[in-house]
Amino acid sequence: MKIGIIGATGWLGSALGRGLLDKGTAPGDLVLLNRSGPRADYHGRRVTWAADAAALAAQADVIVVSVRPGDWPALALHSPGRLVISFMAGVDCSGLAACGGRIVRAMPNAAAEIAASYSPWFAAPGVTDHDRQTVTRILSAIGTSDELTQEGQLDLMTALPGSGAAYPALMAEAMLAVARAHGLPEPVALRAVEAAVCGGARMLEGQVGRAGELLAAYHDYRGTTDAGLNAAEAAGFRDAIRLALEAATDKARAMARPPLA
Ligand SMILES: NC(=O)C1=CN([C@@H]2O[C@H](COP(=O)(O)OP(=O)(O)OC[C@H]3O[C@@H](n4cnc5c(N)ncnc54)[C@H](O)[C@@H]3O)[C@@H](O)[C@H]2O)C=CC1
Ligand SMILES: O=C(O)[C@@H]1CCC=N1
Repeated sequence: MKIGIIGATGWLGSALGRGLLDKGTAPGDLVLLNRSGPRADYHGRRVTWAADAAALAAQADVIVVSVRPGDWPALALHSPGRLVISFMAGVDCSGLAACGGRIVRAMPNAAAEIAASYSPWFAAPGVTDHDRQTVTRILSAIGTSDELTQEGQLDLMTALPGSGAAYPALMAEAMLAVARAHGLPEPVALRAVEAAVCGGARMLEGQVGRAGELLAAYHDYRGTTDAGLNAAEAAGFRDAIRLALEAATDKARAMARPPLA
């Protein structure tokens, strides 16, 4: 089975290409397209590069579209009979239908880089059981996935797992600002924030449903972290997160279904 990736050297497309090669896809089974042209070395392998979208569609059984949403219309992909997996935020199945393929929308995140993406996906009518197995196999190259039952759920998925490292990065920046304002030497500030953001997050891995219990354990000390958490709550920390996810979800929805002029 030949897998085509359009946007193969972009953030997600490159992560998928590397993941597939690392997990055993033969370089000859990848057909790639990007804007800047063929590369002799693609993650240490020689792969096939297509001249344009039509050439890629002619060679690939499955086509992953990983260009930015604004680049989709000009791509003018025509791929009847192909399974088309779109990574694009805010381009819905009706917007993808013009390509003529069997459509799946998947929402990976930047952790695809480290094969730790969670990539929920939705299949439009016409997608077969065999296609579903293919989608699961391809996405397993960059992490885990689940099939969603409603396309509308992808808007929240775009806002939530799709945000990848964005909110941890925001928290890290905010904490670094405090550490720097206290005059900590930079290496110490970096290690301190990494401990709080990355070390702390690692403790939640596989048990995020127990976050409330963990918070209760910290509150129970009635000590420093309790004081800090209470101040964060009073300043609207939860509301800030809720508003952020709502704004991003609304944006995904509006991109897919712009208001009529
Ligand atoms: N980066 C992220 O964390 C996430 C991105 N997405 C979605 O994935 C898609 C790709 O995002 P990124 O990889 O971050 O973008 P990116 O900007 O890193 O990569 C897009 C690639 O598409 C290429 N491209 C654009 N027009 C093309 C054309 N006509 N033919 C061939 N290649 C073309 C560009 O040269 C670029 O390499 C976007 O639609 C985005 O909404 C979804 C979830 C998370
Ligand atoms: O910010 C964006 O629009 C892309 C899609 C989801 C995550 N990143």
